[in-house]
Amino acid sequence: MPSLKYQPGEKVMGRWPGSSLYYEVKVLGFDSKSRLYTVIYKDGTELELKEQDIISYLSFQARTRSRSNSRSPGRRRSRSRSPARTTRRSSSRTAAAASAAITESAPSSHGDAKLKRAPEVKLSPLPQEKKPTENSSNNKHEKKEENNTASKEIQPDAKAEADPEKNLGRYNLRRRKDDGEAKAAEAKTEQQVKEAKASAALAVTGPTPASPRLDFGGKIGAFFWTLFLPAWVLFLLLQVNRKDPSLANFPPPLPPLQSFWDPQALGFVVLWILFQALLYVLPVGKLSEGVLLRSGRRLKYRTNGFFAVLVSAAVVAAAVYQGADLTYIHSHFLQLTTASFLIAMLLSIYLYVRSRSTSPDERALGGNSGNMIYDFFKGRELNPRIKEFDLKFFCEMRPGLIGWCLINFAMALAEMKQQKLDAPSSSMILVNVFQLLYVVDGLWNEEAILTTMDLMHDGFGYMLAFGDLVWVPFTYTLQAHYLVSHPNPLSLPVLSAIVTLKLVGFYIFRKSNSEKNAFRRNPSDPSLSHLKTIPTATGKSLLVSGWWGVVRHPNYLGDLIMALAWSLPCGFSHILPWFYMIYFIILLVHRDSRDMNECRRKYGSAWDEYCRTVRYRIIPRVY
Ligand SMILES: NC(=O)C1=CN([C@@H]2O[C@H](COP(=O)(O)OP(=O)(O)OC[C@H]3O[C@@H](n4cnc5c(N)ncnc54)[C@H](OP(=O)(O)O)[C@@H]3O)[C@@H](O)[C@H]2O)C=CC1
Ligand SMILES: CC(C)=CCC[C@@H](C)[C@H]1CC=C2C3=C(CC[C@@]21C)[C@@]1(C)CC[C@H](O)C(C)(C)[C@@H]1CC3
Repeated sequence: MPSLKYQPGEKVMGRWPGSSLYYEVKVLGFDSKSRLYTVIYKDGTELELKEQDIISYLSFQARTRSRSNSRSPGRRRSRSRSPARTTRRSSSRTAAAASAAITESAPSSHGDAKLKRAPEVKLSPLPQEKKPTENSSNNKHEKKEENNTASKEIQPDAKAEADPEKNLGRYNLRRRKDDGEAKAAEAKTEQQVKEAKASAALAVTGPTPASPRLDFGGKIGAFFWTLFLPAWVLFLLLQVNRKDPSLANFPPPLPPLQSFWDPQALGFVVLWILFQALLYVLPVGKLSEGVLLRSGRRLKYRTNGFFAVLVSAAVVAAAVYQGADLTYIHSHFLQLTTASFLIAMLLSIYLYVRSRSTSPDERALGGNSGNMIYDFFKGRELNPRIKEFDLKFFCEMRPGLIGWCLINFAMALAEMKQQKLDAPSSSMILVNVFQLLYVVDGLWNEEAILTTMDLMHDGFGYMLAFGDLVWVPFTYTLQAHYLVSHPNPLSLPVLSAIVTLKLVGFYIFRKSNSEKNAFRRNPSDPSLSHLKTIPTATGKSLLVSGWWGVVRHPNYLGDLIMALAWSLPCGFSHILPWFYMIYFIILLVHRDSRDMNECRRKYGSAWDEYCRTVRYRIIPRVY
């Protein structure tokens, strides 16, 4: 092949189709008919690439080096000519991916060099930052050049991303090694890839991370949600004790102002939070490592949630035994909610204020729009900590979650009192046991929370503070709350059917979550060797059979089935106890689409292939 630009066996950098990422690949051959090179990635993935998507290894290195050596930061940003630049688009997301490409390729081949290289990739073009630099005429030229590049090279890519079928048609993705080999290779590279990603993320954000795009309706949306969510909680709580709770009762007649406030209620809430904080800091249980951060650090988390729920249960039982009247929670629900809201609000203000003095690599990508209200709502700091005390992790897993079970239990006592029963009704028992199982399971598997979206990506601001401290304990308890004054006796067959449904949902939820966790922790786990996978250029694979071959989010499916089983004991007389189900569908559909976007960005056409193979998102053959 004398006229070929790249020879078989040559090590080059190949662009991952549908993305801006370049990885080290080896040329295997060239098809003169299709004019495509066959290349192989380090994880064994073979692809056919166009010449324009390949760059020689040496010039790739030279270009990244020259950018870091010879230019001032301002100029580097706009004039660098790395391969990443060839795929520059006018969105920060693309600029981020382009920057990521350089560092993601580097660590796999250069090991230790990865963190040293991170600052280098900050130099990649960030089109959204068009700040004037020292030479204005140069700038004009650079701007023009960027635009030209964009129109020449960006549009085909944008199309490919919008149309995965086309993207796949253009490139032929196939596995070279058998699954076992690929999994073993993946196990080896997983650590490197994680570290590369952290370096890449650092590069992506640069010194001042800018939000990629605004979720939740942007600035106006954030303002709306900040006011609407507490108003909605109030509406639900004013409805739940009514004889005929209905959405049609809007606006509700407001109770006198003093019924919202009770200093004693505030005292109880503060005491509960302090008690949970004490259990959290006790040196009991495992110290688990979180994901690698942009700063290159890994945080440690005390995962003793199961211990916390056991001690809490024992303390509550002892208090009841000593004569404490837990029905206070039912009779002072509004005051307790107001107190929790006040704490959530103060916490959010504190979080916002302290985020102003945190270093940029401690900030979340999503909460730095520059708009005060949006950033306050979404949260700017990723892992706010007071010494070793992680505020986000603590709030998400402890006071609200364990408080949810405490409130449910109090509702069971309130039901007995109000309806003069010797024992809680069967509906109340079902709701209590089902939700207790859910919470205890979450705390038992507490380590798994460290890889959820909230912990990895979302900043800690009003949304999560309010969600954790008000929304979860005071709205997730609506079914039990409703049953206090709306009895719904269940026949044995109905009860059995609901229990079966709950168990089915729980089985799907737990099995699918565990399957993915086990696979992510050890891809060559022998117990998973029967599963089919799709390799991706990041070194990670995607499960394509087993639970993750049924739908793309089997864990959401299980969670939704459980939600159904939580509402069914309340019957169909009113919509109010179905609120959780309705809200949860909206939350998970939105979460699924956020995750889809993130995975498409991370995995490019491998993700598209996964989506083609596993066609439904949450419910087989429906959605
Ligand atoms: N009760 C409640 O209020 C709520 C409960 N939840 C529950 O919390 C749990 C966690 O949910 P969430 O954090 O949203 O997301 P998931 O646990 O579903 O995690 C999604 C991630 O899994 C990985 N992944 C996706 N597809 C595959 C595949 N085929 N093979 C291997 N890995 C794959 C990807 O990450 P990567 O490839 O980077 O590993 C993806 O980003 C769920 O069970 C959910 O139901 C969530 C929200 C609220
Ligand atoms: C409307 C509003 C303010 C929403 C905020 C969303 C939060 C309430 C939820 C986001 C993700 C959550 C998770 C759980 C609780 C609800 C929030 C905080 C969770 C801790 C419940 C228990 C599960 O077992 C879980 C650990 C999987 C789960 C993780 C996500």
